[in-house]
Amino acid sequence: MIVLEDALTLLLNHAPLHCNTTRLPLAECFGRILAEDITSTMDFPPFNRSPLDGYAVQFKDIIHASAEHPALLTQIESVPAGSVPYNTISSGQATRIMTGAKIPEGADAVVRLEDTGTVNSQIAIWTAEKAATNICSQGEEIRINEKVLTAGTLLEEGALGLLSMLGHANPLIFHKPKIGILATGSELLSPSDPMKPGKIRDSNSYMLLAKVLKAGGEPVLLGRVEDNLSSIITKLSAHPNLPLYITTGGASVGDYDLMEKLFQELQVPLLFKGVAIKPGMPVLAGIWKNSLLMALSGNPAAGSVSFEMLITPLIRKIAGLRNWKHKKSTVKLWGTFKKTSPTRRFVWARWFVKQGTIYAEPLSHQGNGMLKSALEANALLEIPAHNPIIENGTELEAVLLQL
Ligand SMILES: Nc1nc2c(c(=O)[nH]1)N[C@H]1C(S)=C(S)[C@@H](COP(=O)(O)OP(=O)(O)OC[C@H]3O[C@@H](n4cnc5c(N)ncnc54)[C@H](O)[C@@H]3O)O[C@H]1N2
Ligand code: MOO
Repeated sequence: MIVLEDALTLLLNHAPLHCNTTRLPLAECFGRILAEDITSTMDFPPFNRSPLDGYAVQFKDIIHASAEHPALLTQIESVPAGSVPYNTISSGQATRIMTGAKIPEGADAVVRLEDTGTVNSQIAIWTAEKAATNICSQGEEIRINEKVLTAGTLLEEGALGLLSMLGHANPLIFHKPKIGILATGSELLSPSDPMKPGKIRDSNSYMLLAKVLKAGGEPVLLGRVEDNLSSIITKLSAHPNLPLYITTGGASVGDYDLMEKLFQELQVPLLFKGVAIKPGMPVLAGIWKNSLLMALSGNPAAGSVSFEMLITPLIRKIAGLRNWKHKKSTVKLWGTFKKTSPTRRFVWARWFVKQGTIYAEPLSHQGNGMLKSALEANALLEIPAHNPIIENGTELEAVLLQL
């Protein structure tokens, strides 16, 4: 039996390298992973611009302006956003300017429209307050040659906006790694099959499909197969060269638990067999040709814990994500945890914030064959091995699940 962290290290060390890359139109890039560093080829803003509607002026002309003694200026031009000013401002002049428009040469201040008026066809400036700072300077957000985005970034709204702003209409992104999922077990029916005595419907295939998608992979459902070695090999071989194959079921010690025999038959050298966690202890992993082959428990909650702790970070890494590690937090236990165990345990829980403190409450229905608690959970709460009864408010570590 191997320690969880060592198992993950072994998997990461043997993980197939990043996927190939391709260029995609920006509109199709949400949720994808950037495969190139983005360095700006321009300043942003690209020119000094006005942050408000008003008048561009010379500050020295308005410095003493007040409601009683307004500065009176002559308007020489009006500049909407998207146009450029043609005239340089001299002393005594003002250019009407809209938000986002380029500041004319010669101006060093902008007075907002609300602080101005008209007196005898002249522009009256009532105050100089803030006028000198009402200019967005060229390059104040981004400088030319500045690295703005790094390969491995998950493309969400901020990144898509930046890419668009900097003119990257077709950024380079990683292909999603294809992950094979095979449910083994002679008891398994498809979700559309009518129930039969002794049978259950396969829930693992679709649960793992969702987990693969969340981790940034592309699930390839290899189907369901009875507990028969040659049938299992046929199903796996039908989709060659996937970077990772995951099976569920048959990972324990029963008469029909075939996974160890499968690894022998395929001559797959084992990276490890069994991980020291509860649930999710039965996991076999090995290298099959150039792929990783992993056999998880058939028990839905057990397979799910193994997946979260080992396979989610693995897929995120293969998919090219820079921040592939779990998000963890120290939380306070909400309630009392009475179940003791010689093995390190992960418990489905919900975290929440109350008066500035993060708490996590273990959910009911924690059985390793049960799915209900996994449905509601947003965290896996870690209970150390050989734990005593854990009192309300005790600090524990939790893995925060991706939502
Ligand atoms: N004598 C022992 N028996 C068991 C041990 C043990 O140490 N000694 N470990 C138990 C633990 S812990 C676990 S976890 C399970 C692991 O079993 P397997 O990985 O071999 O999984 P199966 O036996 O094939 O299935 C377990 C359970 O899950 C149901 N199942 C299977 N596939 C699916 C699916 N695709 N969708 C929904 N449910 C599925 C299956 O019907 C079984 O009820 O072993 C314990 N036994
Ligand atoms: O090891 Mo089993 O996976 O406890 O549930």
